[in-house]
Amino acid sequence: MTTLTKIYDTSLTLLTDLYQLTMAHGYWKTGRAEQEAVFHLYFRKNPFEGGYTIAAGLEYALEYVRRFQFSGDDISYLAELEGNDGRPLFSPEFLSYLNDLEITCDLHAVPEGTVVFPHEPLVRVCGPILQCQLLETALLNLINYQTLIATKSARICTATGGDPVLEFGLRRAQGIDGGLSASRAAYIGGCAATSNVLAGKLFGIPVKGTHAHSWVMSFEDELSAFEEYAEAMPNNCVFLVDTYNTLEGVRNAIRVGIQLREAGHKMVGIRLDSGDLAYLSIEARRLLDEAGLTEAAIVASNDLDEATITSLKTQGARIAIWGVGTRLVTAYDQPALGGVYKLGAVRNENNEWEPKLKLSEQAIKTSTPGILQTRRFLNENGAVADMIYDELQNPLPAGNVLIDPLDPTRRRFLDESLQSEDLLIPVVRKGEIVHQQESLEKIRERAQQQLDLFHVGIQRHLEPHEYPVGLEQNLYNFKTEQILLARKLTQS
Ligand SMILES: Nc1ncnc2c1ncn2[C@@H]1O[C@H](COP(=O)(O)OP(=O)(O)OP(=O)(O)O)[C@@H](O)[C@H]1O
Ligand SMILES: O=P(O)(O)OC[C@H]1O[C@H](OP(=O)(O)OP(=O)(O)O)[C@H](O)[C@@H]1O
Ligand SMILES: O=C(O)c1cccnc1
Ligand SMILES: [Mg+2]
Repeated sequence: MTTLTKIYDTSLTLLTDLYQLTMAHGYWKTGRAEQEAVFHLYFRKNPFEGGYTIAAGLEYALEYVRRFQFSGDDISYLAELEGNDGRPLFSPEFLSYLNDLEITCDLHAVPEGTVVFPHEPLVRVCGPILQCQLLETALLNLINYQTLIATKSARICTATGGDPVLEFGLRRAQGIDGGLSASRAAYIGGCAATSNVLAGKLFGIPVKGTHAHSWVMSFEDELSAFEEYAEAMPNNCVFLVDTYNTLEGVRNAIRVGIQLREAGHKMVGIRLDSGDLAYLSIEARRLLDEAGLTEAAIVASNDLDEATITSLKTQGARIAIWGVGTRLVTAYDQPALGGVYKLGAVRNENNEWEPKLKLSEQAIKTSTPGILQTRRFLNENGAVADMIYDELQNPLPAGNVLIDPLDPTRRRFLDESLQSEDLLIPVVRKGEIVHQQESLEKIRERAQQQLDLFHVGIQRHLEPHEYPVGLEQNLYNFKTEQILLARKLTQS
């Protein structure tokens, strides 16, 4: 059983914006419901001022497509909706059409864990325009958030330099699904475990945890609290040492650590949750080592993110395990990925594909027309550049030059000896899922392997290296022509 079904047994088909349904009504009424169209889901800027993005959420999206079907309840609800004149918003004939509607679209997508860049399609939907439109909102909802959190997680894991990161975010997450999908995406991005037990059960993510201040506060003194905890959980002791005086707390933990060792157990470590984490971890490490508890790990938490972790690392903090909650699962410094879903082409009455373009005053917001694919070029050291091309352009793709759509003087020539691969792969054919469900473990490994393909500069947090992504020459020329044409039309 896949994820959405495990969590929601209700129909999710209405997880959409009303305007998708009113447009659907319009397409149906004007006889255009079956007109074939292509949409691309992409974002325009890497989140967190970063140099890359990790795609995630596809499994949810595919399951949404698989389950797509208006239930009797859904139809009854829609039948109750009224327009501004108090009459039914949707006609009974249209509702009967929806009742029988089955998704027959083709979807292409980049596998979860793939490193992607602005303007590259993460998903491409091709099929009757009414259906494509009905999928828009849910696809964006399911992919934007997990992609954002997988990326945040990867940034945090890069900052720890390979030390394990425990995701502690559930209490601060955006509701139930925010918590669950954050845990899933954080694991994809590289977190080692979560404190979220339901996420552990549903997704097979390792679960880990320590104890809270309340445990210590509920006893007369800290030493008794640690002793009682050790008595109850001798195989899971990470003592939170900062309830009163942190270094005194470390000494109490050491006393219990020695008792545990004498009883044939091992204290796993201590946790610091306030104060100067650099100073305190260095002092705590010294005390633990002097007591011979060299294997006891120091866990730190308290509003950590990639910036504080990087700073703590440069200060020589002796933290081995990082607990990160709020700033990870809320993507604190950028709470949304601006993924969009834009029409690329429609089939006209002559059965020919007609590329479509959305103009904008801001060049970055002008969409790219066509049926788009991304080709990644690689040499023996890894990825060198990505080319966005239009599968309608002939030859396919032409030439060996990449053109930056925002600055056409920025071009890159691609050596003929480079290898290449196309990022979008078929995942749904005529409404049937053809993508084998992948284990979270495999997706997580892919994210790591993918990051290793790129110049490490893309992982830099400050002014990251800009990986070259450009348009194929024919596509660039075509897009420019279309923009000029549209501008002339809009001026007349
Ligand atoms: N040495 C350090 N360098 C940089 N940032 C640090 C360092 N030590 C702690 N921090 C971060 O500074 C912030 C300290 O938070 P805050 O000012 O609320 O103090 P606190 O230690 O949590 O105090 P309280 O006792 O009230 O919990 C946290 O985000 C923490 O991760
Ligand atoms: O700081 P985060 O990255 O969100 O990690 C999770 C936090 O949750 C817990 O305490 P909580 O925040 O509930 O209480 P506290 O602030 O008093 O420690 C824990 O002690 C961490 O501090
Ligand atoms: O296990 C922990 O230490 C934990 C869990 C959730 C939030 N903060 C800490
Ligand atoms: Mg806190």
